[in-house]
Amino acid sequence: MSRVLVTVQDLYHFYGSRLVFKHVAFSLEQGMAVLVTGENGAGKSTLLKCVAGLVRPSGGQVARHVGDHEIAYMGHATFVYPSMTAVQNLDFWNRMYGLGRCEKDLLALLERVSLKVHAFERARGFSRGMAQRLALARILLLAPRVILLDEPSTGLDTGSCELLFHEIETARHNGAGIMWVSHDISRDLAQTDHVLRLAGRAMDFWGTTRAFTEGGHDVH
Ligand SMILES: Nc1ncnc2c1ncn2[C@@H]1O[C@H](COP(=O)(O)OP(=O)(O)OP(=O)(O)O)[C@@H](O)[C@H]1O
Repeated sequence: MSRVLVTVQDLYHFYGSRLVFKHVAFSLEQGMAVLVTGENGAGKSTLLKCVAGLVRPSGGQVARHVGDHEIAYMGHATFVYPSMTAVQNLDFWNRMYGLGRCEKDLLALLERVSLKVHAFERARGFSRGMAQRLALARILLLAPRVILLDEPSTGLDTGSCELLFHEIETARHNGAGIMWVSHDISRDLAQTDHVLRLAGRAMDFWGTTRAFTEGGHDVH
């Protein structure tokens, strides 16, 4: 049986007096890839932050069955330090988490995200897509068991998107549980096995991707 990594029960959240969502309940298991979808403002980013522990929900439970350092979150901000080179950026996180990786390992990671040729350039000159790939390398460095990605393909060209999906698939194959927010359901659905959709200030779908598509849900 797959191991449960995160359990969410009866979650709801208000910003001030405004209800963002209620009735959110699901379990993220090892090897699961979940697409989180819904219209603008439906609360997808808020939900991911609640799961990551970055937003304290107004009510309900988020039980994380993994250590804090085993959860990686990539939001809209890339947390790339512009005055550092790509490799220095990775080394910063390497030291911060006490991972003890050598420069060769960091360069190998940069190669995985097609940034090795820019390893010794300051990140200030990086395009949005390059910064996003460096942020992905930071996630890979941590080898997390729970990966939470908020619109990770923002700024990525087709090749970089393929690279992202390849890394998602590899992490999933290695037993990570992954949730990512996307508006491009028709493109991303094939990479997932579960779908969570927020609509009408509640979770209006949670289930397998197959049930989602067979249920006639709009995938465009
Ligand atoms: N820190 C905050 N304080 C107050 N309201 C907020 C805050 N963050 C988000 N909101 C509001 O909560 C609602 C949900 O926002 P959220 O960013 O979670 O939605 P989303 O589904 O990710 O949207 P999008 O698809 O546009 O990225 C929106 O109406 C937003 O304006």
